[in-house]
Amino acid sequence: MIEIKNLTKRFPDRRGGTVHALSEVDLTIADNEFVTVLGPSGCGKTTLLRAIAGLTGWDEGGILVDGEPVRAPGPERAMVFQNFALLPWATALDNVAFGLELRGEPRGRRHATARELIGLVGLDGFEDRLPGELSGGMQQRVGLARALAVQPRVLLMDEPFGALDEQTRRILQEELLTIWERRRLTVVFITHSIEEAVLLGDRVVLMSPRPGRIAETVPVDIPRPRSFDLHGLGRTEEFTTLTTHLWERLRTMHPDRVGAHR
Ligand SMILES: Nc1ncnc2c1ncn2[C@@H]1O[C@H](COP(=O)(O)OP(=O)(O)OP(=O)(O)O)[C@@H](O)[C@H]1O
Repeated sequence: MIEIKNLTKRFPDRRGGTVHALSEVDLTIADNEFVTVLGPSGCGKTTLLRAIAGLTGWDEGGILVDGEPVRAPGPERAMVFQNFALLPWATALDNVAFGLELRGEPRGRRHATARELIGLVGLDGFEDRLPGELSGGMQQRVGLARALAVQPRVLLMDEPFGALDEQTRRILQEELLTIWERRRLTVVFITHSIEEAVLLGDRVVLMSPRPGRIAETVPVDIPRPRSFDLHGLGRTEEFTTLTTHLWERLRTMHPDRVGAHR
């Protein structure tokens, strides 16, 4: 379980002022839950994810993962980044094995684990390719396999499919759900796509403009396994009601909304 309590985070800006990124964020995420996070640009979504990962500190409040306070990154929490963040000089296999190498696992064992995960994400035969020799979708498969290699209980995903084309994105969404259902992980998934948030999540957490707060938590009661045929699921009443509601909320928060600057 992830318990975020009263989390407040400010950054110094370059003019000597302060950017208030998060304000009194309270959020509890159950084991094996898939939570998607939506919110206007700059509302603190990445800051929240990085705080859970232990990559950034905060000013007030706290975060517990399975009752333990988060103070630093740990192997039970793994990140997947929008820009893949792979080591460009290392093969797909070595990228996947990287976390295990840091942990001091012997070469044979870490390569065996990495090969299994390369298979899980559908990259058999591409083990020796460098990231630059792989498509964006394939690079993100490597990013996902690398995150899974350390056997995390929590997967923290920062717009992981944001840089991919629509078709690749759909395929990876579907595969991510299959992996999540098989491995029973807790997932916190940031996205800018309302459809993606509803398609994937058990709950959509909607954040308000900066300073980011939880504006609303919307349960998604669409049964699983979910159909990825948007002509099917996308036209159901539940899906349309949820996406319409979320869009209405986001539209009123958008800084470019007509009248927003008055
Ligand atoms: N290291 C930093 N130093 C100063 N300001 C920062 C830093 N990191 C983030 N910020 C500021 O904090 C605010 C929240 O940023 P964050 O990246 O968390 O938002 P976001 O919701 O993920 O944005 P987006 O949707 O555009 O990715 C922004 O105003 C950002 O400029």
